[in-house]
Amino acid sequence: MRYVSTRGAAPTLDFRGATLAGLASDGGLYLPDTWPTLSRAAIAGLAGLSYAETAARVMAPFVGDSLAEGELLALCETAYGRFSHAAVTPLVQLDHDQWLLELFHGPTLAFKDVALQLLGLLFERFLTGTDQRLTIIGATSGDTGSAAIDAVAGREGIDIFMLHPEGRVSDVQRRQMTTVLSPNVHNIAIRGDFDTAQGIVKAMFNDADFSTRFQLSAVNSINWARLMAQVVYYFYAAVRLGGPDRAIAFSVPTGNFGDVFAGHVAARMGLPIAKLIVATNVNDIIARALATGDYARRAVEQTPTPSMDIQVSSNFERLLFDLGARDGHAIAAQMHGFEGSGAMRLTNAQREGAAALFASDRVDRDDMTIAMRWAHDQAGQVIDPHTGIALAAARRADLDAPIVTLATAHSAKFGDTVERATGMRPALPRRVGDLFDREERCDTVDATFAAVSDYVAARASPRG
Ligand SMILES: Cc1ncc(COP(=O)(O)O)c(C=O)c1O
Ligand SMILES: N[C@@H](CCOP(=O)(O)O)C(=O)O
Repeated sequence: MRYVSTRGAAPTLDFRGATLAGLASDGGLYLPDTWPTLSRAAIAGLAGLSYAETAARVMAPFVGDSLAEGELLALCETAYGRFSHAAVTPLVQLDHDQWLLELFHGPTLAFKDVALQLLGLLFERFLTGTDQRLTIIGATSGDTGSAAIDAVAGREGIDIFMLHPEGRVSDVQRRQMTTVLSPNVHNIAIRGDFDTAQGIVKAMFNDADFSTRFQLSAVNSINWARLMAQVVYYFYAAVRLGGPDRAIAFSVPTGNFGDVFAGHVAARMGLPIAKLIVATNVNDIIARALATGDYARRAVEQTPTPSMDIQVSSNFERLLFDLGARDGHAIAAQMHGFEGSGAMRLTNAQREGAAALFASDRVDRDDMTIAMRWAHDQAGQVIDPHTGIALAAARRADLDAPIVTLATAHSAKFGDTVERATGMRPALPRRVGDLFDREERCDTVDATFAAVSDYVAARASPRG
């Protein structure tokens, strides 16, 4: 399997190369050059497999010969062995046709663990026997940061620098990052929002000298391996609800468009999906783009769903590329236009292609609260606010199919909002330990490329 950049000008790479590179050198994102497909029989054959076995089957075509036979399964067994539920991503029934897919049973209580536990092992595997070091640069609105730090803390040959917007993540999210005191972990609170942090990270990758000198790599969903691992749970859930013989819909709380793009990949691979509901909070750039064709940036509003307070959704570029005849030069022009003016228009092919699979819904705070209350009072489930956004969209969607809402975080990560909605305060699971008693380590830095790159350069190990 070869990987191509959405902007058409970077060299094609194999899976190992794309995983270590993160972002393509032309500023684009890597995608497989063709979509592998699973036959209906192969999909049906996933039904009796464990999560790790399903993962190895679904991901094998993407990995190709970057790993030896049997290695992928062994890595999946190690990664998913750290989850606290035997099913890894269990399904819970809410009512007749509404389901929750619980993605928060990993070490840091959010769906990011599903991909990042594996990515940490892939980095280690690909560095073993080489003299390469990696400097991981990431931006987080709360959950990617802790999951990535957990996945690489203490690993040989890796330094991680994680930017989060100061004061805009929950206390649990912040502490899950800042209380990890391993010497290879560097937490940076920036005086700005998530989009600014993500922009600085991309600028560091696009600085060829800096990127080469420190051998930058990514843990955000700009890294293809992140998305690949997230494709698995669409298959895992669908076959347990009757797939591939009936099509299932998924409602996905959306920010950076990574999780829902993984659903698009599952559909491309042959999984019958009735609809992917893109559920946003009031930071609704994607919902507007899908409804009107105008992808136009607005100021970020702070909400009780901080992980979705995003206006520049990195992975939307992957969708536009895939629906736009995979014309890298056209996407580069479209994206440069957006980067310059903050707005762009989708082509007819992109709009029509998106409408065939995606529906979108913007959910405000009141409707999110009603959904959280309904889950608690009527279905006995305490859900986090991000899940509440997607459940609200799922409950008002007019679809003739079972709808699976992706439950992306544990409710205890957002205790205040959950308590306001349901009247009960969820307890932190024992596996996160004494989070509120631990020492924190974090530096605050101005939200500029110069300030952050100086900070990193002073601490990272340059290539030997
Ligand atoms: C809890 C939670 N839900 C939803 C999202 C949005 O997912 P994505 O950025 O893949 O669209 C995030 C952040 O990524 C998150 O942390
Ligand atoms: N909501 C995310 C933002 C980064 O998204 P990613 O999926 O691209 O890593 C977070 O929790 O950090």
